[in-house]
Amino acid sequence: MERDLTSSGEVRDFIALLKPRVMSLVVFSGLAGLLVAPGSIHPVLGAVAVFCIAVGAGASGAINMWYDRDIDAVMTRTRGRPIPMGKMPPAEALSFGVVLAVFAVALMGLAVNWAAAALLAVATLFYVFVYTMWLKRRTPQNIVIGGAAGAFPPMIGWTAVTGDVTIEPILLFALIFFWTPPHFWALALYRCGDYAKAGVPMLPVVSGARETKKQILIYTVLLLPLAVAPWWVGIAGLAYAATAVVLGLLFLAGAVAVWFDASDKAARRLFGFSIFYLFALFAMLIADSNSLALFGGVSF
Ligand code: HEM
Ligand SMILES: CC(C)=CCC/C(C)=C/CC/C(C)=C/COP(=O)(O)OP(=O)(O)O
Repeated sequence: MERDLTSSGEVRDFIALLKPRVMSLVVFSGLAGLLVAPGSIHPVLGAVAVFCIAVGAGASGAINMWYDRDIDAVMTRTRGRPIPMGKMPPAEALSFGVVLAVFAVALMGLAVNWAAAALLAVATLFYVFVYTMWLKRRTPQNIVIGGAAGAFPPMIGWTAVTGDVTIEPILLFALIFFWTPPHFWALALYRCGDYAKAGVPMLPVVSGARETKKQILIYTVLLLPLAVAPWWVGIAGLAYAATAVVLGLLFLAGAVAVWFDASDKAARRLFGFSIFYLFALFAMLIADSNSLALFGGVSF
């Protein structure tokens, strides 16, 4: 039965706007930044900081779904979302996202510190304006440049504890920055038809599968030394470094498999592995960080 488009969305529709599954990894990487940072933060304030990262990321997801409602309605993967399904009036999704974004930044500033709040604001604005509204529909480099938005959370977590940005959080930023292209292009390889139908110039649509596979290989190679860097700058131990090498080689093996695979089976596997890779790497970073004895940067 058709819903009345003037009626409000239900709770589950508001939750869907927050892209909760993507948010889980965003939050985990933010938590990792917070836990490995030197210094201390009261656990309640640490929880508030992570909450603000979650709400900020969710808010930008909601604004993204408002702006992209036309292409989301065309693509098979996204047409079940609340706005294209007619379960949520677009203006309501936009207001929800804007209110949550302002709330998250203000709470971070008032309760934690304004440096972390500023970074959260930059990440949100970057995802909404630079990625969603500017680059996504214009260039196949959209996710390379725009992907920077998703690389902010560990830096925000770190800054929540220390109040400033040093080389270590910049390295964590770089790690996610170089992880994002193989993560996304693996998916884009097997969703290429969707993007072509919606007129979104993702790399496989514009340059073809071979070029995309080559770019996946390049970024996966660059990611390997970057993933070891937290050990090199002293925020993680040898167990972390060994895990980063093993995971990196597995990622590379997956990228090589994609290169030789004419079907999309290896690309689907690589996309799934990319998510496992980042969860496992950050879990190991937390477990093997030098400050774990103090329960990370958290102290009572
Ligand atoms: C510009 C950067 C990025 C793009 C374009 C991108 C794109 C995507 C897309 C299209 C999906 C599939 C979602 C679906 O099936 O509806 C996805 C899934 C996912 N992404 Fe990303 N992503 C990016 C960055 C990130 C970052 C930075 C993280 C976290 C650190 C992340 C975490 C995830 C997770 C956990 C999933 C799986 C969600 C699920 O199980 O449905 N992504 N991503
Ligand atoms: C802390 C903070 C504000 C972080 C926000 C950054 C963030 C959530 C990054 C993840 C990027 C992401 C989910 C892109 C999806 O691309 P898309 O929007 O093209 O995917 P779609 O086709 O599924 O909508």
